[in-house]
Amino acid sequence: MRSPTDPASAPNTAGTPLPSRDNAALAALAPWPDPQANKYTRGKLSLVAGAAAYPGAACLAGAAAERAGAGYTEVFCAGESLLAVRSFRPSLVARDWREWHPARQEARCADRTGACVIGCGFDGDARQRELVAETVRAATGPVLIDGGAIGLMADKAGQRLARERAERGVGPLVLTPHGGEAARLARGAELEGALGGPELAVGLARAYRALIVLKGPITFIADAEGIVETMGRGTAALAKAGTGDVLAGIIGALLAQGLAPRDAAALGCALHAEAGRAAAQELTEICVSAEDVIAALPQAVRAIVGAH
Ligand SMILES: NC(=O)C1=CN([C@@H]2O[C@H](COP(=O)(O)OP(=O)(O)OC[C@H]3O[C@@H](n4cnc5c(N)ncnc54)[C@H](OP(=O)(O)O)[C@@H]3O)[C@@H](O)[C@H]2O)[C@@H](O)CC1
Ligand SMILES: Nc1ncnc2c1ncn2[C@@H]1O[C@H](COP(=O)(O)OP(=O)(O)O)[C@@H](O)[C@H]1O
Repeated sequence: MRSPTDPASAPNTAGTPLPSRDNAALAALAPWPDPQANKYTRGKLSLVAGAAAYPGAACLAGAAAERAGAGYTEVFCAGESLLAVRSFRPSLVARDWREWHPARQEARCADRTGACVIGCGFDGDARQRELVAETVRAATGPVLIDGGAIGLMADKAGQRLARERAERGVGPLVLTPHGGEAARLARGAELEGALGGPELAVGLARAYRALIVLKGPITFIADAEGIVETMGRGTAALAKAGTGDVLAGIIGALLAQGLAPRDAAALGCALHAEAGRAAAQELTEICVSAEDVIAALPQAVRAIVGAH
């Protein structure tokens, strides 16, 4: 795993946000492929997503992950969603989520980088609860929890699962809540007080022992040490259904390519915001949809990371 590029020299225990990283700092993180790369060495993303009611979330996260550089993106989804995922993007390897066995998966790929994103398009049934618990327990690589899986972690049992994982010292956990999901996580952990953005992000990071990406017009990235980074370069064009699934796919792909969690979150949020702005420039803030954000990712890569 790459070492974290930390703009702070000391932990910021008060949770006061640090300035956003500039393009030069972000460009240094870019996962350009090695000339000898193959699809497996470039990072395998296992995306567990897409209940029968929400195949679109799996499609969006999977397509975004491919655009963000993952070498092999496998989508484990409900049987009813398989056709939608395959038809949306044939390069995605779509499997029934009954085939998702995180412990076996990790053992097969011990010498490769990889990551798991779980929850885009979950709607919270008992099977999905089991998938989340099994993944948090057994996956040894980085795990990003998004969408409906966040609600499944938002109670004492979920908090215990997350903390036990942190104590075992296996792969890191990243949670990417929007405001509503963050409120659920706070209630689940019985966090008290009407906390504002950065304080809430740090409170959740400590309660769940995870990196928190608290999304909104300004996004706060916080860890349990109390270090907070901000991302405010987005646009209201991003306030459309599915753009959070796109962000989960991007950050998941960067984790799968070996970036440390805070670096993956900082670069991922910057690329997402920049892609939103590029799409809005072409299509207006009114017309942009989540698919357009994915399509604009190459422009965002050029603007932030430059050519290789
Ligand atoms: N194409 C697809 O397949 C798509 C599938 N998707 C998938 O759908 C699943 C459900 O996800 P979801 O976000 O739509 O609903 P949910 O988690 O129930 O929360 C909504 C409630 O929270 C509140 N709220 C407060 N602050 C908020 C904020 N800043 N941003 C948003 N909400 C905020 C607000 O409550 P209110 O303030 O109205 O009381 C609101 O009613 C999930 O798995 C996701 O991946 C979507 O990604 C869309 C595209
Ligand atoms: N007004 C805004 N300005 C900038 N970014 C925004 C704004 N509204 C939403 N976003 C961004 O769009 C994304 C929305 O995520 P989320 O609410 O999880 O969407 P969904 O669940 O529909 O996929 C987040 O990355 C958030 O930061």
